[in-house]
Amino acid sequence: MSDILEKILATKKAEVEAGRQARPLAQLEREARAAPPPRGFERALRARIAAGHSAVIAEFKRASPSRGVLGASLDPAEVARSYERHGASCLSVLTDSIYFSGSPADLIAARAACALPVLRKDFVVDPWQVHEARAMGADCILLIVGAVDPPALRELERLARSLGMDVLVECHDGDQLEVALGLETSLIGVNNRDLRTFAVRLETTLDLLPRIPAARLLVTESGIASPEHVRRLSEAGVRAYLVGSAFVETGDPGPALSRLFSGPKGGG
Ligand SMILES: O=C(O)c1ccccc1NCC(=O)[C@H](O)[C@H](O)COP(=O)(O)O
Repeated sequence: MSDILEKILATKKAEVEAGRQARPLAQLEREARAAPPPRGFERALRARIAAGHSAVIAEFKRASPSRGVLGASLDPAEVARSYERHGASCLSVLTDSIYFSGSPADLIAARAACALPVLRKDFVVDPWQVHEARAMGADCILLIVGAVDPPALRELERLARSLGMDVLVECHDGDQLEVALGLETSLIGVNNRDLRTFAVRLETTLDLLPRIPAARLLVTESGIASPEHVRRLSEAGVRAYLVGSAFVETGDPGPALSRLFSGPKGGG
């Protein structure tokens, strides 16, 4: 079995060591203080849901380990504006370069082009990356339970919140969900994709949904590609969605968002 997650995490640790040399923490802290204030990621999701709609976190994703090239020449600013026009509540931007062909520059350009809060989608394993996320203007970071042990997750979460960012904690099974619920954040991501095998099952969300307390907000992630998928998840009570490939692979991501979420609880 190919274990891409292990490979990605090893790459991240090396990148952090190199990053620390190039941009010491004191410099990053200064940059983070000068960054535009956080926009309220969770607040935007909850406002859309309170208005009776699904909340969509629309992802800017040029490529991925499971799908290869999806939209290498997409312009992050244009896509961000289009997502905003077509009803996205928030953006997610991949900032990993080696495996996803993304970059911090993509996040900076996307955020500057719209008023939506932005998730830094990356593999955060070290406090240095949390400061880096805020320095590039991120409003929320992703923490993956399968990537970091629980004490380190708590430390990374505390740091992110102290910098004013929200945290989306991602799990993939019942044991990981217990760890996720041990954090303070309300935003519980359930990734339908097994990051070790790439298998995608929407049942991952449907199985874990009843175990998530009402005060928390489940965000279903990955593999949502048809109105039928949205209908199944919505009927089960899912209100927040993170979608990337199904939008960017069309070459015109904003209208693809409208088409996917055009049902009664659609995001638009
Ligand atoms: O997308 C991948 O192939 C992938 C492989 C290994 C680790 C993470 C990966 N994706 C990150 C994500 O969680 C997705 O980009 C996100 O949930 C959107 O998924 P999709 O709508 O299926 O593009």
